[in-house]
Amino acid sequence: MTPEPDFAARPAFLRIENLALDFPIYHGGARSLKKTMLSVASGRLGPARAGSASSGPAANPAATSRVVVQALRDINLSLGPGDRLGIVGHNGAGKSSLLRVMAGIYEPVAGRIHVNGTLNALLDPNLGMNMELTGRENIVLRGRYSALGSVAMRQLEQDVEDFAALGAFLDMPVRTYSAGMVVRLGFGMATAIAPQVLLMDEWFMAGDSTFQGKARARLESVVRGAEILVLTSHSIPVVRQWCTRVLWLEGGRMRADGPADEVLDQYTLATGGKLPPERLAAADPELLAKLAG
Ligand SMILES: Nc1ncnc2c1ncn2[C@@H]1O[C@H](COP(=O)(O)OP(=O)(O)OP(=O)(O)O)[C@@H](O)[C@H]1O
Repeated sequence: MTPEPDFAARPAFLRIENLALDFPIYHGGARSLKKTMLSVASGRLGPARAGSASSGPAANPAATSRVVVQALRDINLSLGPGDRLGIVGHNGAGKSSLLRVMAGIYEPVAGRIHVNGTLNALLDPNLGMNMELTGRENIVLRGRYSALGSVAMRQLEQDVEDFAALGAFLDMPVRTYSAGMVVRLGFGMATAIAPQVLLMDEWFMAGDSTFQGKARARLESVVRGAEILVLTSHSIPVVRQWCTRVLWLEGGRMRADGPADEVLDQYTLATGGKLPPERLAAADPELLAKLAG
């Protein structure tokens, strides 16, 4: 991996104030049926306000209707060095949207987001990969994007080459790779540069089992090196293992934000799950009684 920069002089932070995010949807749009149905069910799908700031791109003249999904509302967060935040919630709660707002991929319609420090978003190993270029050219492109000098660039190239183990394919266009090879290259590149603020989607951990073993050590090293981690996941054990603090989203709003064990216990019980024995012993009796009643 490339040498880690000296972060001490510039501690990282991530602050979000009163953030809101909308998705305008045009008739015949390409979003998935699953997400549309979830939005309708959660009451977050409504008619667009004419001329509103959230109206997005110019209306399609062929469209007969337009609605806005209120994906996130009233999000307030302040993260500093040492914070390891897990974001949990049901399908459509807003987890991925919040992660993408933090990464600067989605623009909020209200509120502010301040990030101090270098940021890397591990959302999709193929993100930003040019399929027409060779693996090696993609690595160089990534290094240039991160403004690496020539020594660091060579280290990056060697590091990804060793990790991805693509052999002669490294100098072939990525479009000729198998799906697994693309993931190896994408993962190798995305985890080669250690950021101060690391945003990670659980999908990023997916992969075949041989790859997962090798990738895990590498991922753990990047996570350990980050000052701030934000992880979205459906897996409570994964969040318990990696996170010290948890934000529970419901219908695009913050339902709870606090120490990981406490919020995960509340989330598990409220969603009909069972606590592991060690947590059952530690759980708040009042909360248990309330939920049992
Ligand atoms: N590209 C999009 N266009 C329109 N609406 C969207 C889009 N992406 C997400 N949404 C809507 O925003 C809301 C939040 O979705 P998001 O994907 O952030 O939820 P999530 O908690 O990550 O869900 P999941 O666990 O199913 O991945 C949902 O109502 C969803 O329908």
